[in-house]
Amino acid sequence: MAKPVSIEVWNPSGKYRVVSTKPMPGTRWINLLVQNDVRLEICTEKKTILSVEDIIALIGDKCDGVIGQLTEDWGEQLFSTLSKAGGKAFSNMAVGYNNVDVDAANKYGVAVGNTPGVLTETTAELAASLSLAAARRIVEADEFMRAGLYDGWLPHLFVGNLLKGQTVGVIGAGRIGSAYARMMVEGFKMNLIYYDLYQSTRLEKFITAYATFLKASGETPVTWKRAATMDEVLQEADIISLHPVLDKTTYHLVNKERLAKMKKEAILINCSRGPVIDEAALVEHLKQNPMFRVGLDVFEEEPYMKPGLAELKNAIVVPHIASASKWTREGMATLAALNVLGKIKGYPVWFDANRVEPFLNENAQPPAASPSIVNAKALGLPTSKL
Ligand SMILES: NC(=O)c1ccc[n+]([C@@H]2O[C@H](COP(=O)([O-])OP(=O)(O)OC[C@H]3O[C@@H](n4cnc5c(N)ncnc54)[C@H](O)[C@@H]3O)[C@@H](O)[C@H]2O)c1
Ligand SMILES: O=C(O)[C@H](O)CO
Repeated sequence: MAKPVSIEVWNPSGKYRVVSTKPMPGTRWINLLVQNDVRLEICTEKKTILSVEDIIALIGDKCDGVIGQLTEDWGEQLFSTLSKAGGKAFSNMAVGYNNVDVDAANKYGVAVGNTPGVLTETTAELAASLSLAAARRIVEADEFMRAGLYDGWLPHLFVGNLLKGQTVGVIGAGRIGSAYARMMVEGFKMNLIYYDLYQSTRLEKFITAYATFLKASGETPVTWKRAATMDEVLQEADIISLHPVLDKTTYHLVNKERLAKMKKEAILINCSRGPVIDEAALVEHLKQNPMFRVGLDVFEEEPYMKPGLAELKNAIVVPHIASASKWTREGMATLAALNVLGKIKGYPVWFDANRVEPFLNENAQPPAASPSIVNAKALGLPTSKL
């Protein structure tokens, strides 16, 4: 990073030094840190993705904690640097933390935070938006209209798919996958087939209750099925949305062979992580199957797209904006700041990282705890309900 580094400083005389590698939305996160004796330094460099060297320069000689971004490579080098500077805490401003080497963090005794829950509905809504946009060919139709090509209503113009009564498939029915499934089942009366390593009992109960309601109203009840294999989902579903974590087991989960198992007119949505799909294989599949459509929020090598993808009419692409609602992004900033603050202050870790609402209430002081530390067990950190 070119020196001098561009930094915005809050509360210069604060006892603890915390660095945020990016400006983040809202002011609550800043106020909470400042009120707790933190000198906060926010990197305001224009460069979008900071390198490891950039972040080493930001950490400097004394740093108690860092709030970082999913675009950064948090591994051995950064955790050893942070530890040497006296740092004990790092938080990603994201729920996914595949950019973080948690084993390296454990080695240096650094707590790693993430921001679950606050982005569940916002991310599921973007997946639902992409599903609808792909099913009804909204982007193509918008381009057609702006190009001045519309010269009157026609029976065949931009005919798409009706969702009602079709089957939605979810791979990874955790927080976001389940929220998306509920939206598609309740909103559009789709049937669900899902695959996850664990049973999603709450989701199943919700759909069963909704089916009972529909039946009692004289409507066709919706159905659900937990698939024994992922291939079952690929073969049966009309729309498939990917919501697993990215790890070794989910890298290229959707590859050439699996794409071939999907229906020719299926829709594939990815709001998880780019490498869950073999993107080069996807481009080939889209070329060979013009009725197959995708909605992508994430890419294998962000910020780039694989050659050919941008030219394909049957692909909708948006720049990793699934969690981009004001409330969610401000909440993510708050959770990330409180993860770092909690560790610096020696607070325990919150008892249930899925229930972070108490930290998000603007009108109340947050609990004296770190909302979500992923390596709490490995570091032997105390947990408390408070
Ligand atoms: N595009 C975005 O902006 C955006 C926003 C939020 C989250 N995400 C991504 O979404 C992911 C999921 O977030 P979440 O809050 O729902 O997490 P979660 O932990 O609640 O859900 C992940 C689910 O994936 C399942 N899973 C893990 N390995 C699997 C496998 N091999 N096959 C099938 N399922 C598997 C888990 O059992 C779990 O139920 C995050 O890790 C992140 O990478 C992306
Ligand atoms: O993992 C996450 O949280 C997203 O990718 C950004 O919101």
